[in-house]
Amino acid sequence: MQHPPATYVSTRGATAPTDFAEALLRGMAPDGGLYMPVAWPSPSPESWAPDRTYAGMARTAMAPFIGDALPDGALDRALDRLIAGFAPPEVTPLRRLEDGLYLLELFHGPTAAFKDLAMQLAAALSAEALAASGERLTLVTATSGDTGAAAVAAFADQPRIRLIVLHPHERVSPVQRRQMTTTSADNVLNLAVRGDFDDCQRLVKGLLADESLRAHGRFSSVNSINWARLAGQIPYYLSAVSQLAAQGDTRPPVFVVPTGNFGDAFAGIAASKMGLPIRGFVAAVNANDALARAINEGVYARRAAVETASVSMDVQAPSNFERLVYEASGRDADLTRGLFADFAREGRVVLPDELLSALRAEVSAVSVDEPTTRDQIAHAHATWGEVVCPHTAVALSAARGIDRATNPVVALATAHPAKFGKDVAPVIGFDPDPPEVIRALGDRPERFEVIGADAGDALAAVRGFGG
Ligand SMILES: N[C@@H](CCOP(=O)(O)O)C(=O)O
Repeated sequence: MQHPPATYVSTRGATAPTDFAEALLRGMAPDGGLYMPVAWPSPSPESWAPDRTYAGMARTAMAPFIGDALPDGALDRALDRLIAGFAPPEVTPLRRLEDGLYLLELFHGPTAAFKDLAMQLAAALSAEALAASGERLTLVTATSGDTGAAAVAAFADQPRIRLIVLHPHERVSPVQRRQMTTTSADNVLNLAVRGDFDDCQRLVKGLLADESLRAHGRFSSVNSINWARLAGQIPYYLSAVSQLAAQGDTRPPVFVVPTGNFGDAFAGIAASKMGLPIRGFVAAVNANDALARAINEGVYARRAAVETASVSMDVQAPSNFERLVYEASGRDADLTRGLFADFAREGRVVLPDELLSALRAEVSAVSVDEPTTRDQIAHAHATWGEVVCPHTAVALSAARGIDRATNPVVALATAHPAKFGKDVAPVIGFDPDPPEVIRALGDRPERFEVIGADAGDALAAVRGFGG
């Protein structure tokens, strides 16, 4: 079925409206903002029906965002590829832990983290868009561990595409690093940046804005700054609501989302804007609490990221906070542009009262410290027999603090614990059993280049890779 066109605008209001293919292949809007759909699609209530397959639900969620921008059948082909990489029939199984408390397992894909769900789709949809236009694409992507691994798995050896991944040097887990650096694909370059994730994301945004690179073809990103990447995370919220209903609970759930760059939580908010019955969202962060301070204290302020066991969430300038501000302000591009320009300049902005109330209506936020995270890993094992990763433990800790009398609570289990054995094993007394996708890494040699957290270093490395 062909859909009507879908149009995208920038959160900063100074970019011409465009379609899905252009938003996908640009990643970030030319005015420095993030693409947003001009309106939220509202699928009919019947299309949320609980007996649907993951592919069916993903089609419902994503087709209106793609509109007529890709060749016929592109989304179906992308979904076939996605489903083939996941073993469980539900793709993202929902497990009941105790009365009113559920875990949504998102780690059954090729790199054992939730990023696979959107990354596999982004890779297939990019291939469709490039085949249609005949262009080549360089992707530059920042990672605190899981995004980079999923991107390498999805884009390795893909024709017309080069992938450059920037990870913070010695600040990702050994498994995450090896998932990126043991690839033998010639179209992948791994850069280990002497800095933190926020440095990597800053360098990526700088590269995307560098017009001199465009002479070498298109540049985009598969971070969740790219709308297509973020949209691929919407379907599992449908899947969770559908599985809850199948387990006899039709009450709108509260989702607790382990949060770094805020893409996953914003995907949930998008599902709710599209009419999925959801009670609310809690963003659970670790000691890197810029988002929680913004929501709870009304001041969005940058601090250097500290190292935690939940490394993928060591983010202090979550990119998708910009989308939240845009949406909560009633899509006020002037306010959004001013606020993020001030933040870039000063590293600190006080959120206006009206905006703050609107932000709080969308999401609440909780920061969980390291001892509590360890206690939660122990509790999950002792009480439910579940071995959970530190990110999932952060979410579970926040989830257990929520009253479940009127609404069920679903915590997102974002990664397999074996990716973080160093932090999980000392708490539970044994190494989590790795799935085959991790076992298969074996002792293959690693390839990566160490660079400074400097725009000149990043540009030189990209040029050296042929860009
Ligand atoms: N947690 C991420 C950080 C990047 O987030 P994304 O939403 O932009 O992909 C990681 O594991 O790299």
